Amino acid sequence: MKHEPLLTCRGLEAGYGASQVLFGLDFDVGAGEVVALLGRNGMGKSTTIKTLVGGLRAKKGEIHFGGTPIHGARADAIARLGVAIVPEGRQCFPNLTVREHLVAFADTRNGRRDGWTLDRLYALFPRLKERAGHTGNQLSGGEQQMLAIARALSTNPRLLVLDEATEGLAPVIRDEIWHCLARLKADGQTTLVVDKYVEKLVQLADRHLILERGRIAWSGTSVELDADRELWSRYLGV
Ligand SMILES: Nc1ncnc2c1ncn2[C@@H]1O[C@H](COP(=O)(O)OP(=O)(O)OP(=O)(O)O)[C@@H](O)[C@H]1O
Repeated sequence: MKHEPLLTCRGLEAGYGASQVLFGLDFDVGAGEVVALLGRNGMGKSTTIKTLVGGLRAKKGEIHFGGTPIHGARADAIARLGVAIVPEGRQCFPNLTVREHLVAFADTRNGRRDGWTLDRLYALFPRLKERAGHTGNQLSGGEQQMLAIARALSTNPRLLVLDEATEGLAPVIRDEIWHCLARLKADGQTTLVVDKYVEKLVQLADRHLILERGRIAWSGTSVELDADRELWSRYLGV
């Protein structure tokens, strides 16, 4: 299927002060696609995501989302356009209940009438329904991660961005998260995902971008990545 790009990134350069981290990234994410951003530690994955969501200003280059230029836009404006991030480290509010997290940010920004209601979020994450009255600081790491994903979905994002969403979780919880991401994909959710579990990403994602020192060293489909284990050892250390 040919996807219209929802997100386009051209010549993107970014960094911290004098230290440049991204050196001219070109990539697209099509509507309905799941794209994985891969690479060893420190290659610029989180920096790419921070720049996309407005947490870090691009030094050069252009980012368009749904045709709107967002390089230079503020994080809240980018969120309102329909980009939701599940950040590294979950960042739940310790004193808000699960239910409060899910209603406080709810939005219908993509205009879909079949969007994420509280009931649909609870159906996707039954554990959150069981914990509806618990506060953020009473949740396990896995529950906090599910809540972070559910909270992002409650805004009905056009693009869901996940940064290391399975980091530090028990294997059984990780599998629940992968299962949930597969369901979201089947539902047509456009997703950009950073994670280190390449085996899982090959099953989930449509396409992959491999970052090497702030440049895209390789891009291709899951079939291509699965077939070329040389890439795995050269760029991913697996
Ligand atoms: N806030 C910061 N200030 C200065 N340098 C930073 C900052 N955050 C990251 N860096 C540097 O930018 C480079 C890219 O880091 P980035 O976090 O984007 O990598 P990554 O591919 O996401 O790796 P990881 O999996 O370790 O998070 C690294 O050299 C890192 O040390």
